[in-house]
Amino acid sequence: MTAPVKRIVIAGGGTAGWLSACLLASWSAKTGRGLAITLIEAPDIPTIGVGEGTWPTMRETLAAIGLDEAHFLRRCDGAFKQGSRFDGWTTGAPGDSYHHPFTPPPAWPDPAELAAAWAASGEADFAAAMSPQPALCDADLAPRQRGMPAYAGAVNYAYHLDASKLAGALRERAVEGLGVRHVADRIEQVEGADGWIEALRTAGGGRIAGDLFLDCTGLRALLIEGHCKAGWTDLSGNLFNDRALALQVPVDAGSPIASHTIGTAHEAGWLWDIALPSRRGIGCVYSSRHLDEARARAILADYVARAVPGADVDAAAARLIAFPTGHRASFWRGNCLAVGLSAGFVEPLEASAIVLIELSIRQLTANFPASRERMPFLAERFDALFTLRWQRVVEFLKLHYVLSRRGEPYWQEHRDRATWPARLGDLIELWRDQPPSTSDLPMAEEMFPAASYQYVYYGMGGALPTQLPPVPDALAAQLRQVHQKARALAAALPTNRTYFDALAGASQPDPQRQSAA
Ligand SMILES: Cc1cc2nc3c(=O)[nH]c(=O)nc-3n(C[C@H](O)[C@H](O)[C@H](O)COP(=O)(O)OP(=O)(O)OC[C@H]3O[C@@H](n4cnc5c(N)ncnc54)[C@H](O)[C@@H]3O)c2cc1C
Repeated sequence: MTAPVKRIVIAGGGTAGWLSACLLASWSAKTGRGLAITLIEAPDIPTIGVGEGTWPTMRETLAAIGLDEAHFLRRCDGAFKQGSRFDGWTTGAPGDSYHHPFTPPPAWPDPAELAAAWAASGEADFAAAMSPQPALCDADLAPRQRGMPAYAGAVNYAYHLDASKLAGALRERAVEGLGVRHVADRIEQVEGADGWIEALRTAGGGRIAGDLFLDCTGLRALLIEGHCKAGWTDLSGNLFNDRALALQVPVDAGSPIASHTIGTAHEAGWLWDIALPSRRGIGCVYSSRHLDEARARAILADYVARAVPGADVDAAAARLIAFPTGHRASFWRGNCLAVGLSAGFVEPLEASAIVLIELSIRQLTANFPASRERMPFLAERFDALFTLRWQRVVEFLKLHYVLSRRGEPYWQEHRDRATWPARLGDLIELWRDQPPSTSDLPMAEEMFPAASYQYVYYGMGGALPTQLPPVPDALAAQLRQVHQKARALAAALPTNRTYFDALAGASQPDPQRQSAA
């Protein structure tokens, strides 16, 4: 019988490394797998230090690894995210804005009737007609009351957080609560042949052998590329942005906390604005082919001056991050799986990176190799699934650009069909006859649901089908209830500021760092 896979070695201790460690260790404890997990992290190589918006999946993830939600929010300077608001993407004119909320439209089998009901509703904004969440976001309200059970919401939600604090919180949980061994040392050499890995050698003289290796070394991709030569699929022809300037702006006590990410388009990219209780994380994403760094800094400074009046921030101090656009041609080679930035990266427009870490570990645990012999088959399956997922991410992000009517050269180039993923052009033509639907997204493992496509497509003025069916009375009634529900929720939910001020003052020291789970 071949040796079972027991020794997991994780290279890298950013969000990808520590999240993977926590998820694998809790899964091992739950299933009695008896995995021995070691994480090696170079103390002198910093993490990327950004990545502040998650998906709602993070609630399930944090619950699974046994982190108490209130502790997590305090420890990570966290806040709630209920979706995104996109400003200036369609025309750039004043008032050009739409929401992509996490709460989907009313469940209704025929999307054409849904589109017809919106057209008949008289509501200009598709998202506001379909979900109470844009109204809650506009009023800076929390998605839950403090008395509700942890991780439960009145509406669907995710988190905004401080990325470096998240890695710290996960490290504490992994090491103190889940038995993960932490080695603070730099990996200098990879031992193995033919793309397989036997052990990692560190600067401090350590040799850490393993059965399965996770490459979480970020953009360096030390194992998957440096040793396994997995190759690269370049996507910069679809998505042009390759730089980000990131800074943090302290906010006054008592100031409102937005619970959506604000993405504001500019002449050659966009700005993110993420509100935490103590600060805003603001960044300018741009294409270096279309904009030079000095102009990007000026755009960022101008935004900060408008968004946080009186902020004493020098935009020149913003940190410049260069990033590639694409993913590994193969995510799993031999006994090495790439997770996080080592697997790939595209601009953070819909915050799709951390969720891909969660999904990678879910796929790994659902198909865990019993032995090395099983790995080639499972690797092939993993590669096929994640290649599809990356394709879908690119298609969905590109949708945000191709519908724009902005006139700058960057936006015009995005409208050139030669830069579109092949399937997207066909879909946009199809959506003149029928709305975006699950038929366009038939796989069980899709990244974005049809609702997300509807929010973005109609939010940016995408054409309704020329022939719309009659609106069923029951659906019209459901849409009327959306507004009633928004009013009822608005009356019952606290503002984010009230929620987080109360949470900060609630109990010192923290009541219970880990849940009973
Ligand atoms: C501008 C920007 C904005 C982003 N915004 C979002 C967002 O809103 N939402 C989202 O989901 N994602 C976002 N991301 C992506 C997100 O930041 C990453 O997916 C996430 O932080 C995971 O990074 P990582 O752990 O793979 O890499 P890193 O954070 O770079 O960590 C790499 C680790 O590897 C270690 N390491 C490297 N070399 C060695 C070595 N030789 N020996 C030992 N250890 C080594 C380092 O010490 C470090 O611990 C954003 C990314 C960028 C660039």
